Amino acid sequence: MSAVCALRWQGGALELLDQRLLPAQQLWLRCASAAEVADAIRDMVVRGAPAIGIAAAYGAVLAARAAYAGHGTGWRDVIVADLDLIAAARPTAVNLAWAVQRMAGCLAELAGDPEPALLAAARAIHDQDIAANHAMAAYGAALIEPGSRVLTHCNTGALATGGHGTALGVIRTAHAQGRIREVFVDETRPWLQGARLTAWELQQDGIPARLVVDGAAAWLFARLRPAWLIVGADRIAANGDTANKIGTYTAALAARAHGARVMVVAPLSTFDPATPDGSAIEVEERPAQELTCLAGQAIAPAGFAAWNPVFDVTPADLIDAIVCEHGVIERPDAARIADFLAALGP
Ligand SMILES: CSC[C@H]1O[C@H](OP(=O)(O)O)[C@H](O)[C@@H]1O
Repeated sequence: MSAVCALRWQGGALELLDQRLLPAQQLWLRCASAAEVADAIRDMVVRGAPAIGIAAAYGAVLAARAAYAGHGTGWRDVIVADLDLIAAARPTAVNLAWAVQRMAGCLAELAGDPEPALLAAARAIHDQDIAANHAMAAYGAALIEPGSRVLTHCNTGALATGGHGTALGVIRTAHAQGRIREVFVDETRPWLQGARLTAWELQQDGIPARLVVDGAAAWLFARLRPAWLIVGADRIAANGDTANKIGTYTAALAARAHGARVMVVAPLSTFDPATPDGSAIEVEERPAQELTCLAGQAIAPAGFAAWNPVFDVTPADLIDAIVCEHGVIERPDAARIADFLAALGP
């Protein structure tokens, strides 16, 4: 398992590795309130669908501590505003709302000081995510022929989860099994999760990899023929349409055009059966300057307009396999996903 971690509960507060500064600096940011956790998620100090869900769970612990300290037995009425603040920090990754709802579901049966029980619930979410990542890694690695080249997009590693990673967890495990000849990492403009975070994680693990620009995807599949595009997800609709980092759809089109396969790797907490298809997924748009500036330098004329959606939606018919902690859904569609989820039981 990677030594890298995105977050930790330390000294009664949530500490986050500030991913805005990686790989140049490793700086931990301490969050001691729900508002600080919400700000950290919104400002992408911590990012990655599972990681922001886990951060939200610890944020709920901080919210409960403040509510109980300030309002005694009336704390349940007060905590709701803080939980809503955390849930509203980013709209696309369903894991955020899922984690807040999971923590809110614990409140009713708590008596006295809620913190110990809620901290146990948050730790359970954290531990379950790590366990899920290792299970997904085994299922996903088994799909990869030995000696394969693969392309991955954005960052889906230990920095985006509780540990090991989703898509990058598959790559880690597949490499350990001798199945990966080389990983191609695309830079993932504009926030550069690939160049700054995934490249750093792969270098830490000594996994052979090369960086490519986002626009190289089609040429990469044409010339060097990676067998798989392996990506994470922020929200998987009932029919398998998948919201993920902007550029995923483009890479999936390129993969399909050249006979490569597309693997989406995500825990069950990323599935959203209540959303029928991709057209109903809210795609986060971030400030123009995140696109027109790079490392504090303008890369477009001052005041130039930009459209900066930070996710896109890949139609299910471009996805060959969705890998979760309970197994693989081949050629996902609404019926296959419904049957898979039904077989898991409540
Ligand atoms: C396993 S991380 C899932 C997902 O989250 C990332 O988005 P962001 O960096 O904006 O939080 C990216 O879409 C990953 O694929």
